[in-house]
Amino acid sequence: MKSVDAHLADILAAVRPLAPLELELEQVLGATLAETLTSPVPLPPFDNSAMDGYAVRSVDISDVPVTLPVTDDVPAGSQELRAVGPGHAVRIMTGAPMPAGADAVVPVEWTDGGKVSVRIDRPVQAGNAVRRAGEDVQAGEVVLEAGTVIGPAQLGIIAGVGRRSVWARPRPRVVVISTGAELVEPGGPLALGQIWDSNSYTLTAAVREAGGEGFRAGTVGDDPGVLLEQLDTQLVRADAIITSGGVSMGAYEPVKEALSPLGTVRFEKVAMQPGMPQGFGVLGDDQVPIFALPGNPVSSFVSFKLFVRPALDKMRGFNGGMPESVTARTLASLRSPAGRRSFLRGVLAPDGTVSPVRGQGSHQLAALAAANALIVVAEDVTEVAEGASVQVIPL
Ligand SMILES: Nc1nc2c(c(=O)[nH]1)N[C@H]1C(S)=C(S)[C@@H](COP(=O)(O)OP(=O)(O)OC[C@H]3O[C@@H](n4cnc5c(N)ncnc54)[C@H](O)[C@@H]3O)O[C@H]1N2
Ligand code: MOO
Repeated sequence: MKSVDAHLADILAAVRPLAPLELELEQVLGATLAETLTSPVPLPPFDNSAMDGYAVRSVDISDVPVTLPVTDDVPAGSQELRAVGPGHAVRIMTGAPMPAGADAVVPVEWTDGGKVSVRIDRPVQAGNAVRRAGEDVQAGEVVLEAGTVIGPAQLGIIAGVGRRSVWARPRPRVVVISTGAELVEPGGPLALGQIWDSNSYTLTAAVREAGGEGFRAGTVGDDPGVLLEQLDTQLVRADAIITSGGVSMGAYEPVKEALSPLGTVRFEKVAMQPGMPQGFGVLGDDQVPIFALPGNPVSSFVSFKLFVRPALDKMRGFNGGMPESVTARTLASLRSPAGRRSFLRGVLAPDGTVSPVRGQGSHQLAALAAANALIVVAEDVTEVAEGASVQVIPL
């Protein structure tokens, strides 16, 4: 059987980072920045008030209370500024440019709020409540490095330095197709022998969580021809495709039957539990990677974590590798088949202990949903004693 590491290495060798595109602000959330972003201007671009109040010369209010004539009103966005003369005050709003002459702002709460003249009750130091031009960013300064994942705050600084678009690797578009004649859309009635399709929902959500754009293409039955048609339709919008089911040894294995003759997708047994039957390859002129995952719900989920997620990381411009693991102490003894790496479902506690959940079958979706970690047991280990140290992949 092929090792887990060899299978991952084959996948990573076949997958390329997506080419950067010029993405508009509306499209760039979750993308990976592919340029070094600098600010063309200082931010803030001009000295401005941090508070609603009065711009003054601080020397004029060293003895309080003092009443000063109010000579102007400066809302944010104001472009016509008159200087503040000695012994005068200007009413100013948060974000409005500081008028020449003034060196401090007195918050309105420390005054009588007058419009024609103002009584100021507390003195302030020069610079009080003034935000200086360039104190956030100098003109020409780097605000985001290439390789940064663009979240809401990063999107904010892109817009904040005046850019409409940036060069970025887009989120990989991943189409998810589940196969199986027994599958019924959740919400519909079940006849004998049928189950509700859960894998396509889990896998599409896992794609999104991994920074991709997941598209659920729905289910196809057991007909390889129908699957090929569906793949043909979906390939145009896919950077990768995931199928679930139809890859083991049964009489109706549509994924294996449809893809094996193409010669670009290999079906292999990987030395792991769950997730032994795996298909991987590329499709079409654009060599779109396809992950043919096993149908058992826990198997497809674990396969996603081990193989698809690292591939998506690489497509986004990062080093794709095995998921990070931590060391924990198992509160129960563990069993694992010889020659296969096990990924047992467990609950990792804040005190560094881990307990396997009850129900370790590959079909036991509820047990998976109760877990927050995968306990890894190496290929050459068949039993782990209670209290032993184990490696755990947090979910
Ligand atoms: N004779 C053998 N039988 C099996 C082997 C084997 O080596 N020899 N391998 C077993 C292992 S391990 C796995 S894993 C499964 C993989 O089977 P397939 O990938 O062909 O998947 P299916 O047969 O279509 O389904 C398996 C199981 O999962 C349920 N399923 C499928 N799709 C969904 C879905 N979208 N949502 C929820 N549940 C789904 C399906 O009903 C089956 O119960 O093969 C073993 N057999
Ligand atoms: O290897 Mo299968 O994925 O256990 O049920």
